[in-house]
Order: sequence, then structure tokens, then C-alpha cells
Amino acid sequence: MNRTIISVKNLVKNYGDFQAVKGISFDVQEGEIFGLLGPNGAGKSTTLEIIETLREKTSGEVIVDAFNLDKQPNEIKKIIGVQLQSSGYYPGLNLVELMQLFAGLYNKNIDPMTLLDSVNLRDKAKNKYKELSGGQKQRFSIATTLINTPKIIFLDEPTTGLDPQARRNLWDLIIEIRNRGTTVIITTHYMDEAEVLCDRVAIIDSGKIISLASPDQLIDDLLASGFERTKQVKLANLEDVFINLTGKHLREE
Ligand SMILES: Nc1ncnc2c1ncn2[C@@H]1O[C@H](COP(=O)(O)OP(=O)(O)OP(=O)(O)O)[C@@H](O)[C@H]1O
Repeated sequence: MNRTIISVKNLVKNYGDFQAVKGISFDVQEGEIFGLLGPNGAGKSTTLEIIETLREKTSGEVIVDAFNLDKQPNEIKKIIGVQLQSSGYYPGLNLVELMQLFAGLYNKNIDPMTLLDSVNLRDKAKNKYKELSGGQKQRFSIATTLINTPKIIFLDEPTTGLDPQARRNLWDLIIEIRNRGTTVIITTHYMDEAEVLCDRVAIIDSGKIISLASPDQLIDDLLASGFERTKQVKLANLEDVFINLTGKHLREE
């Protein structure tokens, strides 16, 4: 595949006596969607925040696009896009004004409408953030990650709380962003999401990577080990029924 754009080696994070990340190593290839999967408290957000330069590591080495996290964190900041916490969205400003505000923070000249267009929010340009639906809020926050035309974007559980259509719509958006050449790192609890979206996934449990491969490979490995589902699986599930009844396309949210 492509070249390695992120390299993490023996990463450790201690919070006091508690070791949240226990010496993990992985590489992310340029242009892939890489998933970090794991139960609550596994250490996904901690790992992401360290790579994003937002949290100090205890030890280990992180290289992002040939920049060393210890020596060149500011160079890393310039080439990554990070979703901001929604509490940072000033309630009185509309989406265009918010975009301009964030662009100012990055010292970038952007066309807010082009960015809003790219996440299908042109119609909501004059609305305030609080007036958006859950799916629209997520799309807006993904647009803010794109302001500095980053090489890599980080998405921490971007579809949590969304309905099936909004989730699928967001998947399409994430794939589109990847297809334009941006590397995507995503954390998720949803295995169906990881299976559809991710080129490769690392499964993290209690601060350790316990498996890393493409979703297909992980499933094939499990089947090769003799695993069989106890219940015969039908060729459709309840979500298919729901989507079929309520429409595949993005509704007016
Ligand atoms: N600032 C902190 N101080 C102390 N412990 C922390 C801190 N942040 C996280 N932890 C602990 O580190 C562990 C890993 O947390 P982290 O948020 O990285 O997990 P996660 O995999 O992202 O979980 P979730 O899926 O619930 O978001 C947890 O046990 C958590 O309680």
C-alpha cells in the first residue's frame, strides 16, 4: 500500500498509578481509514489525544508525517484536523460565522460556503449550531476538521447517538474525505461501522492492542479457527428493514 504516515512505538500513558496505555505499537498508512476499536476505557481516546498533541505521553515514540511528536509538535498540529468539543461552538454565531472564527484560529483564509457544501450543510449556513440535528452537528464538526486542509483527520466516535440514515450519510462523507486523499483515524464502538468504513482496525482492550488487520482478515481468521455462529443469520437485519421502510436517502433532518 502507501507509505506510513503515523508510526506509534511502545506508547505508554500512566494516569498516576494507573496505566491506561500499556506499550502499544501500530502504523497508519497514508490514505487509509484506520479504526481504533475497543470497549469503554480501553485507551482509545487517550491514544488519539496523544497523537493529536493534546495530551502528554508517559513514554514511547510517535512520528506523524516524519515529524517527531517530542521535537516538532507544532509541525504536527499544522497537518492534522481534530474535531473540537461542541462546547467550543459559540451559541450566538451561525455556521458561516463559526467557520470564519475557526479559520481565524488556524490563520487560514477559507470560503465557509465551500466547506459547508462539502458536508452538505449549505442550507443551514445561517443557522446556529444549537439549531442543528445530531447528524448535522457531526457533519459541521467534521467540516471544522477540514479548515486547514489537513493530511490526517481524527474522528472520535463520530456517529454515536445518530439514527441509521444519519450514520450511513456520515459514513459516505468520511469515505469521500478519504477518497480526496485524507488519511482518517476513527474510534468507534460500532462493529458494523468499522466493517464498512475501515481499511484496517486495531482492537484495543485494557490499554493493549490485541489484534490488528483488515476487518475481512480478522473475520477470516476467526472462521479459520473453527468459529461458528450458534444461530443461523438471516440475509437482512432489523436495520435493513428500518432503512427500507423509512428511505435510504438523507431526509430533511
Ligand atoms: N485524565 C485522566 N485521569 C485519570 N484517568 C484517566 C484520565 N483520562 C482517562 N483515564 C482513564 O484511562 C482509561 C482509558 O480512558 P480512555 O478515555 O482513553 O478510554 P476510551 O477507550 O477512549 O474509552 P471510551 O470508549 O469510554 O471513550 C480509563 O480507565 C479512564 O478512566
